[in-house]
Amino acid sequence: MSAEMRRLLIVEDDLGLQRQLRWAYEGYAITAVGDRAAALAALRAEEPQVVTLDLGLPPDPDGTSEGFATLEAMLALKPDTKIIVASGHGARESALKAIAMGAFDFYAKPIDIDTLGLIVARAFHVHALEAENRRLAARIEGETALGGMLTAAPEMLKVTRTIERVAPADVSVLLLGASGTGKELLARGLHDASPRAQGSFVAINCAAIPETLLESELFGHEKGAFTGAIKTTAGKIEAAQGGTLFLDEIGDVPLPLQVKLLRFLQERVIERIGGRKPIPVDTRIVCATHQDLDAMVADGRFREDLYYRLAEIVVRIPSLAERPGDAGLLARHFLRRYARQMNAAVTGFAPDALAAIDAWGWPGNVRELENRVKRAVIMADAKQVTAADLDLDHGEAEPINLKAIREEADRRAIRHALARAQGNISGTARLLGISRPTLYDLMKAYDLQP
Ligand SMILES: Nc1ncnc2c1ncn2[C@@H]1O[C@H](COP(=O)(O)OP(=O)(O)OP(=O)(O)O)[C@@H](O)[C@H]1O
Repeated sequence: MSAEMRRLLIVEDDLGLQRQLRWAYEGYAITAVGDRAAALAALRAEEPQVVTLDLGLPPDPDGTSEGFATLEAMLALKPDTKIIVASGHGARESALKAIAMGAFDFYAKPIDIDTLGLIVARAFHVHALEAENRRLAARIEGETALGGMLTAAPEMLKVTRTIERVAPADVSVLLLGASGTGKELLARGLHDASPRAQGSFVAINCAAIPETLLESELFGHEKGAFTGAIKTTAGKIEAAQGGTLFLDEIGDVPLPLQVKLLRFLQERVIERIGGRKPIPVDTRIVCATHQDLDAMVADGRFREDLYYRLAEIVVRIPSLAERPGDAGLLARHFLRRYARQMNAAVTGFAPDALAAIDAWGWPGNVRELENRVKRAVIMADAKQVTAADLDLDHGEAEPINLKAIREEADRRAIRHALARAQGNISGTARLLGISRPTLYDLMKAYDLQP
């Protein structure tokens, strides 16, 4: 709890005791009040993590009714507050009642300062643990999606939700995105979320295999089918029987092989090279490419009929630069991972590194980020990884000017709304959720015409 100030609220109507308690603690920001109204006001204003509450408050200083009412109101206002109640001697019953109502603990009067100090310290500790738990739970929910994919960007969360939705249906999926954006990770996530999860996930990068070998890789070959075919070998398609076949860089498959792939997709049987008997294969196809397949279809480099077989669902994956905030998030994740594996002395990023990570355009996307962080963790000779360790220390980071960014966003939204409302000012204001005068002011400021 070092980052957050520890705030303690003392609710006690006996001013002498109040003063005594004030001086009993060290390291807390203390507020002391004497009645219910002041206690609730302090709870709202200060948000103390821990409260000590005397049950005997005015107008019922000798009973407990006002104390219980205060306890109830405080818990209703901020249920995570740790409230420790003081019960007069012999008042075990009221102490138990307070606990049943949600108090954290109780102490008996007359006060033993040391004992109370321990109870208060423990209450802060428990509060901090609970807060940390909530924070972690929220993080896990918000940031990891679909098979270990890490993201907090709405653009990417939309992609993972789409994939989760199409996973159960046996449709072919085409993933479009630049290199290193996580296409294979998503394909694997799709497989894991599909009814074929028990089958195997077989990936093949069509660009990484020479054209002459690609056919044999995909379809397999019989012994003696060509020079060097010393034994019968099953291809990747067969290996994906009952599972998912991920064809990465599908745009790199040469035309003659596209014909063979199409035939497989139509008939769901393959023939190994040099083989004569058709082998039925039941597999789901997921493909990916960084190329513009539409353009390739248009100029005849990719078969249109194959495209429609492969692209029953098309999912576009945003580049890392299009997911604001994700670069920093992923960088911290990779730093933790590689520090654990390779250089435990490294504990985090220096401020200049974080600024550089945010400003860099990441042409190689997540793969580039992972590689830079990995190398930096190995190279770093201090506890903190610097921009220089990441090899990102050239030039000034582009300044972030919130005003300019907001203006640009305002202009864009107003132009869109004007177009949709066909220049009608009332309609435009309604679409934007602002008043007509506000819209006029903005249009004047930005020099926009209806
Ligand atoms: N959102 C993410 N969270 C965690 N790790 C990620 C994420 N995106 C990508 N990665 C990791 O980055 C690396 C590259 O991802 P992947 O291989 O899936 O990209 P790709 O788009 O298939 O790349 P290519 O087209 O170059 O094959 C992998 O190590 C992957 O685990």
